[in-house]
Order: sequence, then C-alpha cells, then structure tokens
Amino acid sequence: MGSFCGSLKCKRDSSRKECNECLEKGKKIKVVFVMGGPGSGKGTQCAKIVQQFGYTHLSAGELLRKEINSGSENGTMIQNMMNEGKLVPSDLTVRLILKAMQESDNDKFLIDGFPRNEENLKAFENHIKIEPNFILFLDCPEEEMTRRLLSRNQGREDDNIETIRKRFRVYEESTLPLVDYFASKGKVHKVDAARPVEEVFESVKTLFSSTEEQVSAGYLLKS
Ligand SMILES: Nc1ncnc2c1ncn2[C@@H]1O[C@H](COP(=O)(O)OP(=O)(O)O)[C@@H](O)[C@H]1O
Ligand SMILES: Nc1ccn([C@H]2C[C@H](O)[C@@H](COP(=O)(O)OP(=O)(O)O)O2)c(=O)n1
Ligand SMILES: [Mg+2]
Repeated sequence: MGSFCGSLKCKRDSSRKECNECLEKGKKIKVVFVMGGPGSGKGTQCAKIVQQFGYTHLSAGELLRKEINSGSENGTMIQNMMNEGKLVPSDLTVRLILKAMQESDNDKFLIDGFPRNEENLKAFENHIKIEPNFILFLDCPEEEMTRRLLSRNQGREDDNIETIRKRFRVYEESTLPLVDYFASKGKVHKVDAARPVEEVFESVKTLFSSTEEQVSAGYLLKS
C-alpha cells in the first residue's frame, strides 16, 4: 500500500505521515466498530443505525463477498477461506475498508464484523490514524445465533452447520479476546442481542443518542 497524506479526499502521494494542508482542510472521520458473533444481528442493527443516525455501514464480510463476485484475482482464496470459516489476510480486508471509506462522502462509519482478530486491529492501526473509542458489542448466546444463521436464507455458502461451528470457534478464540481487550480500555458498549430486533435497537439507540458526540474522530493515514 502506498502512503497517503491525510484526509479522505486527498490522493496526494507523500512520504510524510501527515500533510498539514490536508489536516487543516480534511474532514475528521468517526469510526465505530460493531462486534458480535456470527448471527448476533450486526447487519440488522447497523441498517437501523444508518437510518436513525446517518452513518455509512461497511460490513467487512460484505466487502469480501463483493470482491469474490467482482472476479478479483483474490476471489477464489477469499471464497475458500470463508467456506472454511477462516479469516482472510488482514491487509486485504483493510484495503477494501479503506477504499470504501475513500469512496464515501460521509464522515462517520460503522465497521461491522471488524476487527475479528488481533491482526485485523494491527492492520487497521497501521493504515488509519483513528483510534476507535466506541465499540458496539452485540452479545448473544450461540444457540440463538445458530438458529438465526440456519434460517437467514441469504444463500450464503458459509451458513451451514459445519462452517457455523468453525466460525464460532474463531469467534471464541480470536474475536472475544479482542472484545475483552477493548473492554479493559473502557471502550465496549455491550447490548443484550438475544431479544427481538426492535428491543435490541431501543438499547442501541439509547447508547448512540447519549454517546455519539463522544465517538473519537481522526484522519485516514494511508491507502
Ligand atoms: N434480534 C433478532 N431476533 C431475531 N432474529 C434476528 C435478530 N437480529 C437479526 N435477526 C435475523 O438473524 C439473521 C442474522 O442477522 P444478521 O443481522 O445478518 O447478523 P450478523 O450480521 O451479526 O451475522 C438474519 O436473518 C436476521 O434477520
Ligand atoms: N474482518 C473479517 C470479516 C469477515 N471475514 C470473513 C470470515 C467470516 O466468516 C466471513 C463472513 O463474515 P460476515 O461478517 O459477513 O459474517 P456474519 O455477518 O458475522 O455472519 O467473512 C474476515 O475474514 N475478516
Ligand atoms: Mg453480517
């Protein structure tokens, strides 16, 4: 990845980490990470947050599926990893997230299904000069998530019981420790996601209404 001076719209290549001109003119970007197990309702709640609070929703999984469908040279590798319930290399995922941020005119983003492991977080920190301080964590028991995934009906090849079990293991081993790490820094806003959609959203709405202005903002550093 080449370097990039600072603001979303400036594509000027620069060896400097920051470009004063752009930092002055550039927009400050807000990022909220939306974490939770497969089937916890991340996509569903993000769609509602978009309507109510005007964020742009970027689902890491959706961006990867689009990459498969675009016929990219990485498509087969991504598809194989997803079908095994594995996480794809972080640089690739972060590159797709950055591109989507740069293509958007918005200045606030929900990043759904990311970070999922420490490598994801490190790659994000390397390429974006924003330290998210607001993590929405949708907490849901495995049994309920399994029921939802098996009836999701979106034609996803990874929504079969064998792959679901693998995705849960990755979630437990790699993602939950990251939630604990963010929690130790006081950044996690946990919501009981086992309730009906509207009830979950009531809690989410309360959280966003009271803390949205506290969501930290920063600049994209590189692309
Ligand atoms: N609170 C909820 N109660 C029941 N079903 C839900 C709830 N939230 C989402 N769903 C359904 O569960 C499935 C998974 O939700 P989704 O938003 O895709 O989760 P995720 O993005 O976390 O995998 C979808 O079919 C969705 O309609
Ligand atoms: N940060 C991410 C996010 C998703 N992926 C891959 C691996 C995941 O099992 C799939 C599907 O992710 P997605 O967020 O769409 O799945 P759920 O909505 O949680 O059911 O994509 C990844 O490798 N890295
Ligand atoms: Mg999803």
